Amino acid sequence: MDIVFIEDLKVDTVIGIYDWERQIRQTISIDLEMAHDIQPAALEDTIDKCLDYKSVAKRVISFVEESEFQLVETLAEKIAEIIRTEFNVPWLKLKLSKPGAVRGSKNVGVLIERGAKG
Ligand SMILES: Nc1nc2c(c(=O)[nH]1)N=C([C@H](O)[C@@H](O)CO)CN2
Repeated sequence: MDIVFIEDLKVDTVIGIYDWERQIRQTISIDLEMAHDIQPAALEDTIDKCLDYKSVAKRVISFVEESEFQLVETLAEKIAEIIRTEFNVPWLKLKLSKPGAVRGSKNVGVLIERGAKG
């Protein structure tokens, strides 16, 4: 199966377990790999057969901007579920990074895989 990907999608949101984190918006970053057969789109050279990464990104941005979860785990699971159901993606890998959350580290977060490549 081929992959359509989105790298380093930055979105501002309310996320975190501490009181001070509930008062501010923080920037998270999302890397996405989504299984999709690209040959039909390539053969016809039409967006109609594509897994449209712009549509996926817009949906993810809109959801994350509105969300107010405590854990990166919860946010990652919700995003994965939306992409799999609304865009008919059989398998995805999603990395959700919360840069600067731990002093001395560049990034922390979660990396999940959901579904089967088929
Ligand atoms: N596995 C996780 N650990 C931690 C999380 C999290 O969402 N998942 N969150 C925090 C705090 O919100 C932290 O990001 C603030 O610096 C701590 N550990």
